[in-house]
Amino acid sequence: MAFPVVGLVVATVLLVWFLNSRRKSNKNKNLKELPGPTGLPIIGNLHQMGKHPNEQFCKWTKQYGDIYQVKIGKNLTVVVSNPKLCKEIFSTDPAFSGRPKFDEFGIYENEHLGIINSEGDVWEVHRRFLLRQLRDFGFGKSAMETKILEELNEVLGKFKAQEGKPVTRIRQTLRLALVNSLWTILANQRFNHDDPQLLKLALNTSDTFNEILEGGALLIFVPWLKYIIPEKSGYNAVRGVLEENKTFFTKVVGEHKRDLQEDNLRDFIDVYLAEVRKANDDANSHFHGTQAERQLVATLFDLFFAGSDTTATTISWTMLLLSKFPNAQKKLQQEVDEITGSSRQVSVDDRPNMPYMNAVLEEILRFSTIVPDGVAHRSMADREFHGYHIPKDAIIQPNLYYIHFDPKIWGDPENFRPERFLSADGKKFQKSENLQAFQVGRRQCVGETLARDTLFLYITNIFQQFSTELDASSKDHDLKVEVGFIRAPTDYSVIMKDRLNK
Ligand code: HEM
Repeated sequence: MAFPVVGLVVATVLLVWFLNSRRKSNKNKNLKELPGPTGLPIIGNLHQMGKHPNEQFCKWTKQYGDIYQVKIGKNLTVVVSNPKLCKEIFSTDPAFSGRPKFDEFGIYENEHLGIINSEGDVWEVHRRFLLRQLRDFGFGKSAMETKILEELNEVLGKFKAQEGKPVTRIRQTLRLALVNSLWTILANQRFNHDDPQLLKLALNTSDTFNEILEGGALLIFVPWLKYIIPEKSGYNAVRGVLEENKTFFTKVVGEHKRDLQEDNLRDFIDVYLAEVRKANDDANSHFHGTQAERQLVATLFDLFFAGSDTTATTISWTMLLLSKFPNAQKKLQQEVDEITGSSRQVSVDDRPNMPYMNAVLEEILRFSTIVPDGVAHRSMADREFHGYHIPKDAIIQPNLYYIHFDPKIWGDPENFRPERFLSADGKKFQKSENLQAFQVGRRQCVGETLARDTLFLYITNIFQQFSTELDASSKDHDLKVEVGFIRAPTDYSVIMKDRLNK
């Protein structure tokens, strides 16, 4: 008797769910519904995602086309796998520039502060302010170049000390150096590379996030797991590192507040706090009071992490790829030697004269695609896009990996071939709109200029000074990756030979 009753209840629930989802998706009768795989009640297509969601997204692109929808837990996600459509959706309509509200992952739980997680006026005002200040304190300035070179020279010294022996853990070494050059702009402070505080902040946080996301990001899509299995779902680990970060950044902001001198603004934190002082009597200002200070803490966290692991992983890819493809390494060294000889280090001013290096950098950004699923946006209103209905709160996710490896665009995407970014005679660098490593449009990476300058300086100066080859233990590295939020190469080691002081 029990079985038919349970069956009836289940059937009724399914029917209600089905009718409800039809009703919701057909809210606007004139618009088409995006194609996509049929999911199950409650979990949607979550069970089909596996450990590496991007692989499944790519399979669905082949099946359903350049834009389709999929339901991941409670989230309707629109996946866009075409560069022109990405440009259009992220550039034109401001409604598509929101961020999904992943409450558990903010430095202040359930709040959406900082740059990466905020939206609307708060985001616009702070993004504009950040861009202006970073330009004044760093981007495109020789002071910034000096700071980058200082850290880089420490890294080169470490490589030199290991000359002839296998150099391992390259990504970690780079992460520490890159956190430091950022931290001097933000807080006018520098850590020793073996400072335990730095190691804890720089390495633990990214590693924890990557581990959670490598596990299929279940906590993002089924957040109520935190109440049932807080340990296993990764909730405790995520909140643990976020709380540590919050404590550290809050302490640094407190110290800056104590020492603030408005006629001697030392760094980004000082400039921000001076703005907060100015807004003291203006309760309507986005820089008013303690809420603005919390916004500052969240922004520092965003920059610390968005800025260091991304750049470090890209350089780590470079050292692997140029060791694996020695012809490209030799061509790059020839170009560097022609421009600078061995008498001076390469400077950002040399960039326009180095077409091959520019092509190498674009090809590395394409081939590594360190953020394969991009950073998702949220539709802040019901919208039409190419005749399709995109409901409010839909997540818009660019499939950068598919875009960067689409044979229709690149011909031979699996080959590492910097020449694809050169003119036919090989003399001129040619940019491509199909390369979207920093995404495009209203929320495009604010650190792109800094990242490109840093990558240029690291890659050219490392290969000016050293030749690298894969160590015997890594000879057969097949470019396998660890997939978390960041797509990094699996561990490898290289042998470095000093070219300048043989
Ligand atoms: C190779 C290096 C880097 C890559 C590939 C990269 C990639 C990205 C991508 C794909 C986005 C998402 C854009 C969007 O949502 O439309 C993004 C956003 C962002 N990036 Fe980067 N990034 C890099 C370096 C940096 C650096 C050095 C910084 C900081 C100094 C930085 C700070 C940010 C911030 C704050 C955002 C959020 C922008 C917003 O929401 O308005 N990134 N980045």
